[in-house]
Amino acid sequence: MAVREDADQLVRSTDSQHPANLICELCRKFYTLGWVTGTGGGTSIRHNDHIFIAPSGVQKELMQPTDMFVMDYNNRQYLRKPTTLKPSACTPLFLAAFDRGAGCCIHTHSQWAVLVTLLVERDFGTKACFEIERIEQIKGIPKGRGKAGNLGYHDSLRIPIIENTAHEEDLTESLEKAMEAHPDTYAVLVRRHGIYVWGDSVQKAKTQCESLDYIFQLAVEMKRLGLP
Ligand SMILES: CSCCC(=O)C(=O)COP(=O)(O)O
Ligand SMILES: [Zn+2]
Repeated sequence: MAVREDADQLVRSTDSQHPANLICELCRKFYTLGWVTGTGGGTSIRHNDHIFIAPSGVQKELMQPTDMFVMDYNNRQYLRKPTTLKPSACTPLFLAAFDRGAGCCIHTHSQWAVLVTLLVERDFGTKACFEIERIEQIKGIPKGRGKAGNLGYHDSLRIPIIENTAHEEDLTESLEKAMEAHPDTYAVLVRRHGIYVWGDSVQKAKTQCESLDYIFQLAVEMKRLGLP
């Protein structure tokens, strides 16, 4: 399918909840949290059959809705392609989350996420996992795909960790393997790099990402204080 002549209509809207507006707004917020510093990280939204994708290598906190790429989810063709920009290198990873029913996927370079990956042993299988229990905030994370409700205080939270690669797109295979090995997870950590968090909706992806970042910071500080 060719890029549509009316492609600008796909990203121009006065509705603050339009995906092209939301991605810009979210990335401005995420920048203040240190999640998308120095062009790293990003966010993608699926709205019906349209995938909204930010450009690669740009200051994510300064993006405009007209900078957004729009992909047809079914045939993976671009309906809108800003001519001077390239789509995010995270696109295949975002698509892996959408293929598992996500409505939004957030990638952060949060230092808390990076630090927790350094606290967990390397494992060359699919077993490397960050694990924590008896922390109230784990109630902010869903039990799993197709399961009703969120984790409870007495549950354990497990987030798989994959090894980093030289290029973002080369993470796709190990991300998909981690998703298969941990079907209940809504997030995958990337060692020395950051995290991918997805949710059924934008609101869920955002609150899950916030809960996880809070938990990672707590875990790092607990370790520093020598707490179990
Ligand atoms: C300094 S950022 C390196 C690339 C990266 O890890 C990332 O998340 C950003 O990728 P994008 O192509 O969306 O700019
Ligand atoms: Zn990244």
